[in-house]
Amino acid sequence: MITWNNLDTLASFKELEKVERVNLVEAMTGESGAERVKNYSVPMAEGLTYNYAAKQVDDKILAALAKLADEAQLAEKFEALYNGEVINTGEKRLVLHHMTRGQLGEAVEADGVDKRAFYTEQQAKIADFANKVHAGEITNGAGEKFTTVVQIGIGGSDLGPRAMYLALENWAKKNDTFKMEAKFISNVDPDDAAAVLNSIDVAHSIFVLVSKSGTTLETLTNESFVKDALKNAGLDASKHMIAVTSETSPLAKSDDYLAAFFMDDYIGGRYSSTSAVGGAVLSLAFGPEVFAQFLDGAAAEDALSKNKDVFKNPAMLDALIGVYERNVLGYPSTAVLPYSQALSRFPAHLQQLDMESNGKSVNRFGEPVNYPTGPVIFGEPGTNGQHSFYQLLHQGTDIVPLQFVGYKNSQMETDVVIQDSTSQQKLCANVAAQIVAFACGKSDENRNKNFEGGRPSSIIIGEQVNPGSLGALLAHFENKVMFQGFVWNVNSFDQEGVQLGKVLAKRVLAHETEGALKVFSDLLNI
Ligand SMILES: O=P(O)(O)OC[C@H]1O[C@](O)(CO)[C@@H](O)[C@@H]1O
Repeated sequence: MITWNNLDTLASFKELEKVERVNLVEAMTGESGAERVKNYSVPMAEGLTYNYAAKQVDDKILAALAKLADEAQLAEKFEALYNGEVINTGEKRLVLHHMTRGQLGEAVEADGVDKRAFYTEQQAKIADFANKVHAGEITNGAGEKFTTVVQIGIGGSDLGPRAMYLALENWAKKNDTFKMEAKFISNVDPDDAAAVLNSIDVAHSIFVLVSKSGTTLETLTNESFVKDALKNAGLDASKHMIAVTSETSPLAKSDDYLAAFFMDDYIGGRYSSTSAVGGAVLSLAFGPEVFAQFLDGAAAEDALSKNKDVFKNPAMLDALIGVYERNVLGYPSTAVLPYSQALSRFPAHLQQLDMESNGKSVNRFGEPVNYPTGPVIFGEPGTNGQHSFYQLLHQGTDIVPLQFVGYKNSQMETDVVIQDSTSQQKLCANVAAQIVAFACGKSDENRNKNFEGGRPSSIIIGEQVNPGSLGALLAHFENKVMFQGFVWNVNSFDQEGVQLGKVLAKRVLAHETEGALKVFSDLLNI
């Protein structure tokens, strides 16, 4: 039987707190460091590897973390989730995003339908639609082919799909699977929509309106903005727009769209990249086969996440080490640092995934928790970050645990040899150097030049960013966040914290303000 308990009530957590801390400088220096790099490593799916040699853990701490995983019933809770229990207690919903890419457990029926069949049916419809667009069977009003796809959406209806598109754009060009350029409009700032519209040929563009709820102010405003532009160009908006939404949303039954594809309330926005939300834009941009490879990569990583043995379950291990850093070592933030330009928006996606999921101060029963939960997440691709905020990471007063991601090969395979090394080798040399510099430091009599070291990091290493490895990487982080939510006993699948600001903004626009809100409204000329 599953029991949901707060972290600080677990005996294994109390034991974990008592285990002697690791001196990372000593552990990572010399032969012991070399051994750790060889041994503290777990295979992931699609040729990825999770290496935690430079984390502040040793065999004793890892054994204590394994006990914590058992006592917190992490594997059992994941099993309950994918078998259709109401894990999202706040909204009384199932949590089924894994089902968009495979069948991990039993068939799940909800709202009178087989959910796996529903998701695959939507995928098939999207694939058919995308193929017809590419073949010129679905065209604009003048019978001409669409050349550009523009996604209109925000939060989970933007960040994941945008990050995935950017991750695969150059790979698809190199591998001859690039079908259409994609653009994204998210911000209600009129300059966002205006700039995108100025950069495209509207007459040959197909717009994907993405909103699960169908009520998001920014998205509906941007839809009107785009419809206006289409009208001004003498075009019929309904011949240029498709919708991705839930069947219960106000958008679902509208005639304003060329086609509509569905996800449902059991897929949170930030977990929706593998649903119709990511499926529509990615299938149009790269073709349905590429999207299917991406799903297969995610499914393979999900399968690993079922493993009860934490040392064979990279997402669970990553989650537990993160909990140790947050709740025992007291580190308040985590940086995600992909050494890959393709992953330029991946940290932004992880920000929403992690912080909207686990930025909670009550448990899943609505009672306050007495321990820190989700960390602040930020990041930038390396080496750009090195020339920006790494100063603080190396010598600042806070210790920030780091999650590096690096690949042996570039996507475009166009490179140059300067001073005996390629750019790709320089990129990889930097990530290796950073891990050791952060962990081991370097003493110097000049305090200003002294590096304390002891700054923990992990790295996920892969061959190349491609559809399969990207799917695996995405699923790894989704499952990591889920496991951490289980450990903290929070509901990772609602987001009540975003509501208050929305309500107040509506009041400002209706001129129903007083006090500070009124003065700020006046200052901003609303
Ligand atoms: O897809 P929708 O319903 O427009 O929601 C967009 C985003 O808004 C949020 O609800 C937060 O405001 C996110 O969780 C979600 O990803």
